[in-house]
Amino acid sequence: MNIKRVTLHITEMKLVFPFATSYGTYRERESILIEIEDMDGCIGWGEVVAFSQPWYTEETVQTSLHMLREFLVPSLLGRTIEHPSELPQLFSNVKRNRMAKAGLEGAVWDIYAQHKNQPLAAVLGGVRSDIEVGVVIGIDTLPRMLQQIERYAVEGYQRFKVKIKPGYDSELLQGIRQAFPNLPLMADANSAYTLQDKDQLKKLDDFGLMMIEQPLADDDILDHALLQKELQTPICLDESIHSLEDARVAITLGSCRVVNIKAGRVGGLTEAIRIHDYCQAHHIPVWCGGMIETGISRAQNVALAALPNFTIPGDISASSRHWEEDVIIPDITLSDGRVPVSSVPGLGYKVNRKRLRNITMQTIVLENHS
Ligand SMILES: O=C(O)CCC(=O)c1ccccc1C(=O)O
Ligand SMILES: [Mg+2]
Repeated sequence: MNIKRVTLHITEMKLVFPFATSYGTYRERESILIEIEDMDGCIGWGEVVAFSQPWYTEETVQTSLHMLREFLVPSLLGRTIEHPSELPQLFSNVKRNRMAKAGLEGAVWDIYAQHKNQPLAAVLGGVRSDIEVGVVIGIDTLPRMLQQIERYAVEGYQRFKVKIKPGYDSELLQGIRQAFPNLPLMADANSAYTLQDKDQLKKLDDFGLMMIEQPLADDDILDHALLQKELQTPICLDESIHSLEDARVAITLGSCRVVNIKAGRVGGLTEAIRIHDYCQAHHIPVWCGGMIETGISRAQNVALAALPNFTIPGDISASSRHWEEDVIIPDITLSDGRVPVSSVPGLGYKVNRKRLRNITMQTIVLENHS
């Protein structure tokens, strides 16, 4: 492969329903959709999942654009690549900025799989033909959250995650448990607690949660280990895991019993597979996280979740969970609570150019002139 052109589409889509976390509320989602073309005229798509604000990680849409334009895209253009797993090395002169790197790597994986005439899932090492999926319910009033759970249960979702925050946790979970005693339920705190909240977090053991996700700060790997010793509920780490090395430290210290893998957060699909393999060897189940992303990243998540150690339904909801109209054709849809893994070569979905035009705020074309 030799990439001759990279087009960055900066887009904005309105969510069908506001989505609140311990940090704040989303109504719109700004994204960078990456289109790359190689010398053979083959086109690949990737997505940078950074948000407009740096609350989840330090990256934003604007910092990612800067890294892509000034450093990452120039190091890729005109370079001959045998395999997408060469990209982390190619980008090693850029520290961190993992979501920017992952967006570009995703597009290269798409082209690679098309050249191999295989679905993305197959070249990643996937073994499933469909995946079980879960849904996330943002912070809202109890009646409205119950209503949403009811609706998504009817749509077929297999696992339910609710966002919690200090002051809105045990009472909320108690209310959900009263209405749905046997629901496969988990809670995500997005780093809103500290170890001083240990006694309150221990109360959450009463609700039979599948796990509690990222209760403490991203760099509190040691405190997560101290907390896990006192909790019956398994801890799942999200924001703390940026790399295989982070996973190794967390698992060795006993900071978590489950890992949420997001290709964007860990710098790309190559690192995501390495973390998956390490967790599998250490009997730590993984699941695929979500970033309120468009169908491009969503389709990539479906392919990744086809790997064998993705044994827990992830946050890979249907396109309709957040979007009135997605940018891919066909939409990601559920049938019997499962999403099929595409058997079409590459990412396996087409980009809807008309929809893309309607949501595009800015387009940046970068070419190899050498
Ligand atoms: O994509 C979704 O539907 C929601 C996934 C989610 O919970 C989430 C969304 C945005 C930022 C962080 C997270 C998270 O998993 O912590
Ligand atoms: Mg999370």
